Amino acid sequence: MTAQRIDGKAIAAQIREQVRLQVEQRKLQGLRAPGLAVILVGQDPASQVYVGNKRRACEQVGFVSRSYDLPVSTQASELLELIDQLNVDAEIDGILVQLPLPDHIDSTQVIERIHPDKDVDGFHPYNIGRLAQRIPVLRPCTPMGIMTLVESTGRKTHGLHAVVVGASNIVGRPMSLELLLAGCTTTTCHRFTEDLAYHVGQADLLIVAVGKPGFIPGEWIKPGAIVIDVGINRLPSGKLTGDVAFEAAAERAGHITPVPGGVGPMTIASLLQNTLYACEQYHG
Ligand SMILES: NC(=O)C1=CN([C@@H]2O[C@H](COP(=O)(O)OP(=O)(O)OC[C@H]3O[C@@H](n4cnc5c(N)ncnc54)[C@H](OP(=O)(O)O)[C@@H]3O)[C@@H](O)[C@H]2O)C=CC1
Ligand SMILES: Nc1nc(=O)c2c([nH]1)NC[C@@H]1CN(c3ccc(C(=O)N[C@@H](CCC(=O)O)C(=O)O)cc3)C=[N+]21
Ligand SMILES: [Mg+2]
Repeated sequence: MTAQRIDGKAIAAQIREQVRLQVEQRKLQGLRAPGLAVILVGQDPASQVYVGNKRRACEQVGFVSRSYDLPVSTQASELLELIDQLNVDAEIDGILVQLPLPDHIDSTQVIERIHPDKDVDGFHPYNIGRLAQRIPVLRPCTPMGIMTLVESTGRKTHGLHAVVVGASNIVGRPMSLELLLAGCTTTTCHRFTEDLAYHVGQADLLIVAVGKPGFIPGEWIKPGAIVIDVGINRLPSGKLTGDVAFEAAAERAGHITPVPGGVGPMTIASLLQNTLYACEQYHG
């Protein structure tokens, strides 16, 4: 058996097209375009690539894209002041501060400063709390995009045993909340989990977000499982690879996402959906 590939790149392109058409409709009705402000502090090359992709995606769907590239020496107070300005800027519906931030800036304080109605990353405790209470509004982009990929398989989620490996605030934890909301029996694994192989072997739906190349051997996968690989690891060769040993896993899984071309493009598609949502629901 060989798994069906889940084509995140193609699904993300469809979503971007839907968003583009909705923006076009707004403009025909005389309404303003949604606006996203993307803030990058410092010059980390990977962050520069991601931020560039986000800004380009905004322009392609007709959003107003506002770029702030700040030096690594930026003080927390300066960043907070910029956020305060953007919180009351009528042209801006979404504010994204690219993570990680330099060590001298407390990212929790920064995230909490963004008005929840402009928190298109879905990282603010208000938005996470809404998701935890089954009344989601702005949802974290990567888990949201993954739910779209899971839907695309046509498999029902109710009653599936979902296993999430990784429990970070931006991926693993909100992922587990999304899966609970979708009716999965949900296990969350992390650094202190004992017998990870056992838990992974139980998964009808496996989501891996650890950040270690080939961390999950293919032999661990339950036959027929849906496997979603969030990991983005750059090999010395320059090639990108995921957290799952892809070739071996694809021989057992029912469906599997590639890296690149799986979850990554969906994160950006979800960001566009969230920005349009914030514009329409909160800012007219
Ligand atoms: N495709 C996309 O759109 C995105 C991809 N990514 C990628 O996903 C990966 C994870 O990102 P992120 O969540 O931010 O990373 P973090 O480093 O913040 O979190 C990693 C998680 O993995 C857990 N972990 C580490 N070692 C083990 C282990 N030996 N066994 C079990 N769990 C372990 C950690 O556990 P503990 O909590 O106990 O420390 C932590 O919860 C990275 O490769 C990142 O580049 C991230 C965001 C978006
Ligand atoms: N505030 C904030 N919000 C984020 O959403 C956020 C962040 N900070 N910090 C970093 C992580 C990582 N992340 C990715 C987004 C797209 C791809 C992506 O497009 N990946 C392509 C490949 C891109 C490439 O070639 O490098 C793919 O997988 O096919 C990857 C990773 C968002 N993150
Ligand atoms: Mg995001």
